[in-house]
Amino acid sequence: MSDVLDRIAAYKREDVAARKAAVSQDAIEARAREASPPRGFRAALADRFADTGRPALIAEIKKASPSKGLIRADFDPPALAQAYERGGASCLSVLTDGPSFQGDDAYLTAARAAVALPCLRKDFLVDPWQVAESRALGADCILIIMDMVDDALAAELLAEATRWGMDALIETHDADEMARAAKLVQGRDDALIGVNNRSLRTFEVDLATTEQLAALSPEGALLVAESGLFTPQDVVRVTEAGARALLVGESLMRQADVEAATRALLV
Ligand SMILES: O=P(O)(O)OC[C@@H](O)[C@@H](O)c1c[nH]c2ccccc12
Repeated sequence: MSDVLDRIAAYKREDVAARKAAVSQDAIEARAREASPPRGFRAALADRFADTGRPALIAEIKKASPSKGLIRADFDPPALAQAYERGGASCLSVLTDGPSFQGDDAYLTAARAAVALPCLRKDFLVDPWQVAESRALGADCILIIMDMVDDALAAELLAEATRWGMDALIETHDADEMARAAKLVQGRDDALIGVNNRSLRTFEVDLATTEQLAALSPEGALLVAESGLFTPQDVVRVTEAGARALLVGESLMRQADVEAATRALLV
C-alpha cells in the first residue's frame, strides 16, 4: 500500500537522480569543502541542557506540511531565524523539501547566514550524495529517518555525516526503529536520537510515543522529542520522559510574534 512516506521516497529518489546527473560526487564534494565550517549542533543542545538543566530548543522553519497545508503565509526565513535566536532557541531546523513542505534549499542557506545557530537540514535522505549536498548548503546536521532507510544506508549516511564534521539526528517512531537506531550508534558517544511523536504515514500525533521510546533509547544518547509540542505542559511531559531537546515547528510558526512565542514555550 502506498502512503505518504512511500510517495515521498519515490519522488525523492527521482529528484536525487536528476541532481546527481547534474552535479557529480566530486563536484558536490568540492562545494562542500568550500562551505562555512560546521557549527556543533549536538554540542549546542548538550551545552544548553548542562547549563540550565532544561531542554534545548531546535526551532523549525516550516512553511507548510502535508498534514496541515499552509502553516505560515508571511514567510521570511532570515527574519524567522533571528526571531528564534532572540527567543532562546539553541539550534534551527529548516525544511528544504519542496513538494510536500514548500521548502527550498535557499531557505537553509539564508536562515543560517542570518544567525550564529547550528542548523539541521530537514529533508528526506535516500542517498549518501545528499550528505555532501547538505554540507555544501551549509547544514550542520542531517536527518536520518529510520523508517525510510535500511540499516546499511543508515550506516552510510551516518558515516558520511561524520566524515564532513556534521551531526546526524536519527529519527525513530516505534520500538523496532529505536532498536535499529541503538545498534547503529553502538560504540559512539555522540548519538543524537529523535522520537517523532507524529507518524509520517498516518499523521497521528501522540506524545506518549516519546514516553514509550525514551526508555529504550541507548545510554548516552541525547534524546530529542519531535512534533506536536504546543504548550509548556507538553514540554514538561516530554522532559520528564527523558527528552533533553525539543523539535518544534507548527506551534511557533503559527504565531504573529515568533520571538515571544519561543520565549513563552520555554518558560
Ligand atoms: O510542526 P511540529 O508538529 O512542531 O513538528 C516539527 C517537526 O518535528 C516535524 O516537522 C518533523 C519531524 N520529523 C520530520 C521529518 C520530515 C519532515 C518533518 C518532520
